[in-house]
Amino acid sequence: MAQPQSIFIAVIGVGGVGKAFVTQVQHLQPRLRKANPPLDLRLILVRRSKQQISSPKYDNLDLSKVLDELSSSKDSLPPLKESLEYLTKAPGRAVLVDNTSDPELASTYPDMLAKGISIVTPNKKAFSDDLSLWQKIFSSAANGTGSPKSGYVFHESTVGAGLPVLSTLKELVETGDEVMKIEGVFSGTMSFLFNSFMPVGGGGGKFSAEVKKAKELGYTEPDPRDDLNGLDVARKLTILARLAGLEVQSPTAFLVESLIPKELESCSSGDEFLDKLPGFDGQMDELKSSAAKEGKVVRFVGSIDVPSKAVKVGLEKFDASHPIAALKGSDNIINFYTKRYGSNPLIIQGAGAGADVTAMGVTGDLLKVAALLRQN
Ligand SMILES: NC(=O)C1=CN([C@@H]2O[C@H](COP(=O)(O)OP(=O)(O)OC[C@H]3O[C@@H](n4cnc5c(N)ncnc54)[C@H](OP(=O)(O)O)[C@@H]3O)[C@@H](O)[C@H]2O)C=CC1
Ligand SMILES: N[C@@H](CC=O)C(=O)O
Ligand code: NA
Repeated sequence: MAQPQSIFIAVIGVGGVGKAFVTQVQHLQPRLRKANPPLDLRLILVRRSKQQISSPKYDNLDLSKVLDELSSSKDSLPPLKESLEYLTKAPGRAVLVDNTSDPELASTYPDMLAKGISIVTPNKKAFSDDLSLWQKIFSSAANGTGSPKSGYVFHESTVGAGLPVLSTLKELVETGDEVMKIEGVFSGTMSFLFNSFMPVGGGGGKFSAEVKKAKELGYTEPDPRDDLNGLDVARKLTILARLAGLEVQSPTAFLVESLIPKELESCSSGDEFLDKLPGFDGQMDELKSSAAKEGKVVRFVGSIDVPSKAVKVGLEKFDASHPIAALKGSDNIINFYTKRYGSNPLIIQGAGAGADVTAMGVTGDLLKVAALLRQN
């Protein structure tokens, strides 16, 4: 049997998604080592906000122990720059897996890609902040216009978690279809909130209690205000619009409806916000009863109209029979209207948040990168 090719992996962020990712890689490793040709996905660094473990000689960290060791580590955290340098010195091709929502880490992607490090990530920041960062990333990446020696970048889980949303859109565009409109439900948190607070047929819990549940279930952003202010959906639409060919400057370049009550805009932390939110359940109950009087339910949706370059994020009312009204749990639904598909859109539907399904998108991207790295 041929010697396995080693791909060196640094994981930054081991919260809900990061932990699930490490577990998925742990289960994959034995099968990949026996594959033909064999592949050694070697985890050499794991970092969270206050701790880090790395392997001094670039040996594989023991994945069955590394998360416990990381939590109990008393070593001081080296600067991020040092950890990234360590990765660039790995004795083979290396991948940075960013499972944080940190904009600072996201800003290092162009430099890391140019140094030959590939990136896989569910972190939306790099792809939805200012357009100039997006342009730098794809002009540095080997799967953009960068050098063939550069790293590859994949970010499937930035939209619709593990659902194949970005790969589908890229394929539509690359095969010459013309995307006219993309619309649907793009937030697992918002889907869960409205499906459980305002289900078809009546009933449902208090809005603030459902927000707490969404956080406990791992659907929300680290700070749930980033979901409720509409910005998470705006970021996803920015990514989709850019892939569809629109030069959207930033996720605040279009109108985004926020569900944060005015009085809570000044809360200094997510915890303070969650503590005060029950005081505003009455406002959401009013929204529910006014829609119910028309025989409708309210859902949080988004759309991109490509020819007119119009991007919209906010609440809309739907008849009970509408597919968006009938979604369950954290499901997303994404409708692609294109020239080829005509008036019957290509539809992708399923869980749009949660650790395991999001990690699946990240692990899938890692396998795509590994396959590309093996070819050169
Ligand atoms: N949860 C979901 O359903 C989905 C999540 N995503 C994206 O995945 C990413 C991770 O989400 P999730 O796992 O839910 O979030 P969590 O809050 O559970 O985990 C975030 C992790 O990142 C670490 N972290 C934060 N800042 C830094 C930093 N500066 N340096 C090193 N580590 C850092 C945290 O460290 P510590 O452990 O010390 O706190 C934690 O381990 C986010 O970008 C999110 O938008 C995308 C699609 C769906
Ligand atoms: N907070 C996000 C997580 C996935 O992107 C959501 O609820 O959709
Ligand atoms: Na996806």
